[in-house]
Amino acid sequence: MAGYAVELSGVTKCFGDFTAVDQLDLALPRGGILGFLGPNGAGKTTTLRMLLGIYAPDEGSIKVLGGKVEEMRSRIGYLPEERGLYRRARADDAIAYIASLKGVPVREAKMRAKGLLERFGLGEFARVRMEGLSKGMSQKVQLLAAVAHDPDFVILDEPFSGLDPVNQVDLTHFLQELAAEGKTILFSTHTMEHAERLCDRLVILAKGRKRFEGNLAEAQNLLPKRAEIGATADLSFLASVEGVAAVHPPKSGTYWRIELKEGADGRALLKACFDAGVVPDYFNVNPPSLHDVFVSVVEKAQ
Ligand SMILES: Nc1ncnc2c1ncn2[C@@H]1O[C@H](COP(=O)(O)OP(=O)(O)OP(=O)(O)O)[C@@H](O)[C@H]1O
Repeated sequence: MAGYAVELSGVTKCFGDFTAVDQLDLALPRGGILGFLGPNGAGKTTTLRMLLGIYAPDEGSIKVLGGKVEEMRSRIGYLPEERGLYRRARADDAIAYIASLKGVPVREAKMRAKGLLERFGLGEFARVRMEGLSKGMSQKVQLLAAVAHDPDFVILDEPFSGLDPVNQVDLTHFLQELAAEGKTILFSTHTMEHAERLCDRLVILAKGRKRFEGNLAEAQNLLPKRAEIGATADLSFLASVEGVAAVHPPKSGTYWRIELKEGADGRALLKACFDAGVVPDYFNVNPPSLHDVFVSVVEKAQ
């Protein structure tokens, strides 16, 4: 679908003297999974709340799905950072209630709630009160409540936190299914592996400002590649090869780690090994992890 899910222009939000979001420009396309990354206090939740109309910006303009925030509320689903559906409500009623607030007729909302609980393995808990569910289960129920009205745009504030690895996999599949249906998913996370695996586009915020926006490959291009070479020989001589920034001997085992300079692709390493009569039993050149990119981007913002 053409157009933008989110358009922010010069958006600033202050709390007293403190600027939580500072002149933020964003243009996030519709469709796919967008990751919102940043250290604690970067301004992620504040920005998400502005997209939902919970906070008004002090400066700048915001468009969601091409229109004003207040006109788009029924087309947006939201999982807030602070979880908590009514504790005494039964799981199916809790989901149906939120869907009905977003305009779904009550009978239809109840059917959807049951269907969603079945689909996500919680059918047998449909009539259990929220207070009787485990933390992970109640989080899943709240997530289902956020999407039961079939929104076009789903905003999830740290949806993976508190979920065990199996439920994290379930959530991954769930987000991929929503994206395959053509929805736009925007989620914040501190877990780089989730962002790396799931996101079509990434935004890194730090101190209220955008520090990076692009896809994973573009993020990885911010740092040089590194090579791993498996050999029992001493490979210290690789330090003098062109394009090598640093050579780290194995901490244990036989894997040497070689940091390359910007633009170097590592082929010179292999040649240097053969020229020295060393035949590596393992050779790999990797882009940097999103974790390393994130740390580097955030450190630069300090
Ligand atoms: N209602 C508020 N009143 C005062 N300060 C606030 C308020 N909400 C957020 N802040 C401040 O704004 C900054 C950004 O907070 P925000 O919650 O947006 O960060 P975040 O990136 O979501 O962080 P985290 O990863 O820790 O959830 C923080 O310094 C926070 O203390």
